[in-house]
Amino acid sequence: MLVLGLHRTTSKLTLKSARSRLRVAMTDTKVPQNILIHILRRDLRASDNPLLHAAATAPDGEKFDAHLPLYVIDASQMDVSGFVKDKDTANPYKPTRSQVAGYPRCGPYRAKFVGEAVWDLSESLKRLGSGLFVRLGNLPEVVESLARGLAEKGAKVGAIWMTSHEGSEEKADEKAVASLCDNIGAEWKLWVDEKYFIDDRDIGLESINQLPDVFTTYRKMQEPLRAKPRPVLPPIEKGFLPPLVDKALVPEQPTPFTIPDTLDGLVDALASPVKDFLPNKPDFPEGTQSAHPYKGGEAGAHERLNHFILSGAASSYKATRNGLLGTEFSTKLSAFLAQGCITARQVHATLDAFERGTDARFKDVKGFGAYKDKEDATEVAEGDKSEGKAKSSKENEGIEAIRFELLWRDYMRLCHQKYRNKFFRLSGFQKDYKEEDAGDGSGSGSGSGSEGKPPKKHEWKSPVKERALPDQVPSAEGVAETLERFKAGTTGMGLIDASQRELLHTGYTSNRARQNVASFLAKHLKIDWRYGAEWYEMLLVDYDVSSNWANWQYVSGVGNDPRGEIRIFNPIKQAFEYDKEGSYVRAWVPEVSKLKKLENVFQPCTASKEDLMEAGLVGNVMVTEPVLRINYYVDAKPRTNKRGGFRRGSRRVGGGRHMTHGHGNGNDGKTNHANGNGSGNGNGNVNGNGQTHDARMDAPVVNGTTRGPGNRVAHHRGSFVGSRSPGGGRGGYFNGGGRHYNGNGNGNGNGNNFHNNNTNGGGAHSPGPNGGGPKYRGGGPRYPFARGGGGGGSFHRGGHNGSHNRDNGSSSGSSPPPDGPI
Ligand SMILES: Cc1cc2nc3c(=O)[nH]c(=O)nc-3n(C[C@H](O)[C@H](O)[C@H](O)COP(=O)(O)OP(=O)(O)OC[C@H]3O[C@@H](n4cnc5c(N)ncnc54)[C@H](O)[C@@H]3O)c2cc1C
Repeated sequence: MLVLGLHRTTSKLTLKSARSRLRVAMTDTKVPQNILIHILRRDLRASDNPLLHAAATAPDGEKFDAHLPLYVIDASQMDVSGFVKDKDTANPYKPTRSQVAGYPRCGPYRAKFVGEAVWDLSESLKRLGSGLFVRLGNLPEVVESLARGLAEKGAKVGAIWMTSHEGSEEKADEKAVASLCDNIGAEWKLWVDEKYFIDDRDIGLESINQLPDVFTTYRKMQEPLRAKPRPVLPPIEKGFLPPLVDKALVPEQPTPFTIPDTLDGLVDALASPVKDFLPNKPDFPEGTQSAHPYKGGEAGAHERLNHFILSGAASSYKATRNGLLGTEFSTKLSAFLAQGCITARQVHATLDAFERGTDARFKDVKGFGAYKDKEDATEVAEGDKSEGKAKSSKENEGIEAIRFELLWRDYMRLCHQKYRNKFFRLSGFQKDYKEEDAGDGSGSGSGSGSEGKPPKKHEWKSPVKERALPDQVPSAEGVAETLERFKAGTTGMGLIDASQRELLHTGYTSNRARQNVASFLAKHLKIDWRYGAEWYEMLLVDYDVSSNWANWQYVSGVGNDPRGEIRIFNPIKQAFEYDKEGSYVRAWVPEVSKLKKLENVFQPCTASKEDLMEAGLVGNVMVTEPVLRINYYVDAKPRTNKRGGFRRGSRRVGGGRHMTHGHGNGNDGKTNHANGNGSGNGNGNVNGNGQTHDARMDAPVVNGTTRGPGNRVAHHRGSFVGSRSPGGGRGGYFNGGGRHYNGNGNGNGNGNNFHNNNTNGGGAHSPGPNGGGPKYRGGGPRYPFARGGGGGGSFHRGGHNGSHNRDNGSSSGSSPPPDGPI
């Protein structure tokens, strides 16, 4: 901003002289006197773009006499050294680095995608008889120098328009351009960002402070979702945009930079400086395919969307969205949406046209035309009951689920609007924790602990000495080493490593994998979660400031997850659930592909010496020094190697149809961070403490994750909150007293009870009352992974079984092997 301030002063002077020159030039009628500069940022599309639409449809007398669509490659967010013409000349811009970890802010995947999207927009605008100017630098400075250059040639800027975007830097740019407009006497207009599902003007909040902190509350305010998006704007016809400003009037890109005039040149200049972001990056595994092979741009976005419907994948999305491998399990629209290549309401409109049968392109796809508005459906039903067409008013489940996710995206952005820079704080956007607040009943969300206490103060490990905790184990150096392993995908935790390597190689990884990775870093390793968020910021092709930071906060327990700290993803259990054949981990971590047993693939340190030898893994760091070891039971047998030294827990299924795994961790009595886990399953919808809240549809199963006791005096802390889903209750939460030691046990219960079940856990003997309601069977098809809990966490240090649950539900108690060093 300092630079900008200086610039503004200079520009005022320059503009004065430019104005006097302008008076002379006024006689030349060819020089435009009412130019619209239209700054495009993350709205890289020609269709459904309100600014272009307004410019194209203005009544004749109000039309701008020239148009200057502008994209600025922002030197504060991207490495622009690739644009330096003469390689002996220095890049005047400092390298762009993230604040906490110092990673490049935009890595090669997004850089390439953005280059492609900019190119595509330029082509679209040309087709409309216009074009796009691409410049590089600091946005307000670039705009100012263009305005100055135009003025020097006798042209006048009549207005500058841009779309409002979230992010403090984006806001600062908006402010700076607004004040530039004041200086040059141009109209300033900041437009609502219309690439979201529900338009900001339709959400029904008087102020953003009224935004509920729980997504479900917000969703309910907005339902029915399909009725909410505004219609897409009509397409712009060729020749309707104001004429493109004459290139000769527009200042060139100042040295030492040149903007390439080919797509390959542009992509190369953007991506090549950041391609070596990790020394010794593992090789791309032979035969593995990227789940995100898409090119940026509006054309690609619509192609992808149409394909997703035509292949039938949109209709089955609800069942597949937790997939890990391949292109078809989810829409892969995120990167297009992030750059504004497509709007969420365009996505909605296309899906809606398929559902209603109004777009013949989809006529051969099952479900085409199956949706009717209620009134139409009733009419049809009355006229033709035999064909059961009344049912046709039902929404397509897959498409309903896509709408739901698009609303999440809206919500994350609104949270950003509400909490602004708290998004980037270690403590998140929750209320700051103060010791004296304990017990004041102001806990965040309904599920973050019983008795309304605020969440426990997070203690984050840091790789930086100055920021490390006084008693941090391991030391800052140790944490730094762990982070390197985390980044390279060599932690020894198969699902995490596969996801991290997929990200390294492609810039994409699925939502399910992201949740596990974030939870692993924040909740298992307890490392400052911002290192993960910044790593994602650099590498994700679909990085979006609101979605990324809000999701990281959510999963790390400092954001708006009502279950906050207690939601912990067990990456082994999750791998068993979502990578049933181990194909995902084998695809991205080829070293483990020769291991036969799944539990070994998911955690190679559990393999026998013979198997390790056969797989060529002896001495591999993932085996010799896994950053964490999680003991896990399959078929009632502990899946760990003998070194763990724990006795078996048992698994008894409490009726949950999908119950397959119990698991348990324990403590060897040596480390402070050992765990006692127990989990089990039962049936039912169980809600502890009478609190009901919606877990996300994709809420992870976090049964029995336990942090072991530091002392024996266990006290109930959390009780638990059950999922409201009919598929089963969630486990109880139990805190084992010691500062570092919690024991979790899952509550039990059959049926649709909302009973207070918080006495279970940790050697619990009392399952929740039986309910057995027919309506709420465990693991129902809708929420197949929701569970009624049954296990009790272990509170024993070393060598004992953890829990002994009786009756319904199961137990897998634990005895305590080391949970390994971090
Ligand atoms: C730790 C973490 C970081 C994330 N960072 C980003 C990010 O930087 N950019 C980003 O777009 N998404 C982010 N997500 C959300 C989600 O993982 C991706 O949107 C999704 O995986 C993209 O694939 P898709 O387009 O096939 O999604 P689909 O499953 O097909 O979903 C459809 C669309 O809904 C939206 N969406 C889905 N899930 C979410 C969600 N949890 N939050 C917000 N929007 C969602 C996306 O726009 C997505 O394209 C993050 C999630 C986690 C857990």
